[in-house]
Parts: sequence; C-alpha cells; structure tokens
Amino acid sequence: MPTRDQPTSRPATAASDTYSFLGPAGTFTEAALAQVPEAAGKPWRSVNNVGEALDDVVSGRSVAAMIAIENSVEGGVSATQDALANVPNLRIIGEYLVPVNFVFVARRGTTLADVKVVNAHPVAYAQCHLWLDAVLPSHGHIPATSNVTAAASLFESGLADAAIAPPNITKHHDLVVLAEDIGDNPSAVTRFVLVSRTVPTPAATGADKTSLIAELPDDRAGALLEMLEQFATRGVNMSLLESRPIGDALGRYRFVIDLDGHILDERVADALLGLKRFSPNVTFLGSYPRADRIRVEVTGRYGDDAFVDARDWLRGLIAGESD
Ligand SMILES: O=C(O)C(=O)C[C@]1(C(=O)O)C=C[C@@H](O)C=C1
Repeated sequence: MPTRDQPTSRPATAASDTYSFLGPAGTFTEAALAQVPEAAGKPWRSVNNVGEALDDVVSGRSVAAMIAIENSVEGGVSATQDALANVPNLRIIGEYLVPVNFVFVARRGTTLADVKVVNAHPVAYAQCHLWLDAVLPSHGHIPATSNVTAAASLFESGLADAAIAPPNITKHHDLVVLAEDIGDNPSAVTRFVLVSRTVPTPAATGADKTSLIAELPDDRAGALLEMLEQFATRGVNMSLLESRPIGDALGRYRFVIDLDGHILDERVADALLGLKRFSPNVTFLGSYPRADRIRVEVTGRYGDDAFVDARDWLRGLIAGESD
C-alpha cells in the first residue's frame, strides 16, 4: 500500500506540478487522471483517501487532485461531498467520466466455494450487491481504501479470501479471476472532478457546469422550495441535488448542487446573487467544462441578452429616460 512518501506511478519532483490521485496504480481514479492532458508527463502522487488528496492541494504539495464525486449506481460519494464542504479555498477545474465494471479475484488455488470474506472499496461493494447476494449470501466484508488496494491486500493480511477489483487488476497482481462483470449495472459510470486551489474562473465554453454547496436559512416551511426557486425563476437547470448532514445536530442538512451553466452566464450569476441573499452559507466550488461537452441551450428570456436588456432598462428608468 502506498504511503505519503511512497509515490507509485512517477516520482513527485516538484510540488507545483504534481497531481494526486487515489491509488495505487490501476484504480479508476488513475484512469480519470489519464484523461487530463495537462497531467501527462507530470509527477503523479498516489494517496490513500480524499482527505489526503485535498490536503496535498491545500498544502501546495500538488497542483491538483483527482477525486471521485458521484457514481451512477451508488450516487454521491459522501466522503468527497463532505470534504468539499469543509475544506475552504478549493475549486473544481474539470470533470471526467470513467465507465466502471468489476471482477471478483482471489489468490491462485481459491475457488468461489472457499470465499467467506470479501475485501472491497465501499463504493465498489455497493455496486455489486445483486451478484454478492445471489452467489455469496453470507459473506463478510472488509473495506479497502481503493479497488486496487482491496486486491493487493489479499497477499498481505490473510483476512479476506477474495476482492472486488477493476478488470485490469491482473496486469498488476498475480490473481485468479473467479467472476467477471459482477457490477449491478453493466453501464455504470463514475464521475470524477479535478480539484485545485482557488483560481480565477476560466472563460465559459457554452457547455459548462457550476457546483455549489448551500445551507437553508432556518427550519421553516418552504425553505427548500425557496432555494430551488432561485434557480427555477432564472431558467437554470439543476443536474444534481443531494442532501448531506451538516453534522452538528439531527435534521440539519446542506445541499450539494450542480447547475447547467457557468458563473459568467447572466442567468447563473443572477441565481447565485439570489442564493447568496437567501442562504447563510454558500460555497462556490467552481464553473468548469462538462465532461460530455453537451452545450447548454437557453431560451430567449433566460439568455444573456435578456438580462442585459433588463438591466439597461432599469438604468434608463433611474436616469430619467423615457420608457
Ligand atoms: O478509483 C478507484 O478505483 C476507487 O477505488 C475509488 C472509487 C470511488 O471512490 O468511488 C472509484 C470508482 C468506483 O466507483 C469505486 C471506487
């Protein structure tokens, strides 16, 4: 298992150009980082969890970190959502999609009938319930820090008999594949984000997303609806809305929100001003190009021109011009 001072893929020479990822080599997170042109040829640092990855970014040890944020089967990665809510001065600068499927591996000589305990990353484990329930209904589970660590641990601890791992695991470890394609959904996808320290917002591309975390003002009827109205009345579509406990008391939640559009789009900027007036705590996580590069279409009254026209009209009224 890699440690802070044991980078796997390539040596970390200069902090300012190093990229952190959940390792070791062979993870889906590494596959996501391989999609980043700027990271090619730069040092990559393997870490054990999201907290360590973000700590690398905050301390300047790395220029950016790749972290899993959402899976199409399991939903939001809560460790990531909570870390982004609690660590200040971070920005999401890119979004990447990786199709995920899993194999079931064991040490040579092991058969399915021998398996009593399974080592697996919790997010991977949650995506393989149907197969596990059908084939190994009474198995035990030991959580691992990543899919590849789960497989590697079969050589170390002796506690688990088999592991859930990415299909390419046999390139990295001498293990036998007991079953293939064990994921509940064959078209499962994990969404990753590249996170840096706060940077000036990049220009809009027309195919952008904006990520936020917001809290509701107080415990009163309609507060959530009022928050959602900030977006609805400006024609801003939400592609993600998830609640996470704030943690200080029962019943207190923050909301993780993805919007279609860029902070430089007039309708998104106007919605953010409304949200800021309404919410006691808003974290802007960034505006960045969508992984699918699908352009965000807006109708007339929500287009930039409509907002500019309305502002000019107001300015004219204040200046005493005739309407
Ligand atoms: O990158 C990996 O391979 C991981 O083990 C992490 C992770 C995750 O954190 O969600 C990534 C993708 C899969 O959905 C399951 C696990």
